[in-house]
Amino acid sequence: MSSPVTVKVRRVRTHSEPLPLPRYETALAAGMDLRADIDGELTLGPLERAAVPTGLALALPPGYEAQVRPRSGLALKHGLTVLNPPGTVDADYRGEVHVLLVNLSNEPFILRRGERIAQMVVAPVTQAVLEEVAVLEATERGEGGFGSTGR
Ligand SMILES: O=c1ccn([C@H]2C[C@H](O)[C@@H](COP(=O)(O)OP(=O)(O)OP(=O)(O)O)O2)c(=O)[nH]1
Repeated sequence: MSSPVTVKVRRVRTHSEPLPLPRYETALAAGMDLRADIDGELTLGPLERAAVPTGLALALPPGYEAQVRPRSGLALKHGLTVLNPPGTVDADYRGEVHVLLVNLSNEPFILRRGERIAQMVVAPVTQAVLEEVAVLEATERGEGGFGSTGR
């Protein structure tokens, strides 16, 4: 595992009962859980979606992103998942991180303040320089894809 990077975090609003900051729940966990910074409850009906605030704004170091990913337990037990997985938090984004949650079950899901709704994985990114060419190098695969090697 590479050495940890420092990510600055700012709470975007004050609350009489602040939520704990995200943390790694186990020694080698890849993600830190994000909590719903909502007042009271939010009900997501079947197929409903919402941008759920986390109460946090980040300053990721250049060369890193934060990915917002589903929690498997919520997905399996309640059909609650992230609509745009993985959500991308850019290193230059200073707004509040939101989780785009969708309820893919047939039952309403009642979300409560402080509930852990997603996980955030901080990962290195590489920016590419696009070089336009007329012809690309030939390969064994060529244009085969989308199941060309079999099921
Ligand atoms: O799940 C997400 C995805 C994005 N964002 C924030 C951080 C990210 O840096 C910004 C823009 O995200 P993205 O590039 O995915 O959105 P866009 O629809 O392309 O909007 P924009 O034109 O603002 O880039 O929104 C979140 O808080 N949660």
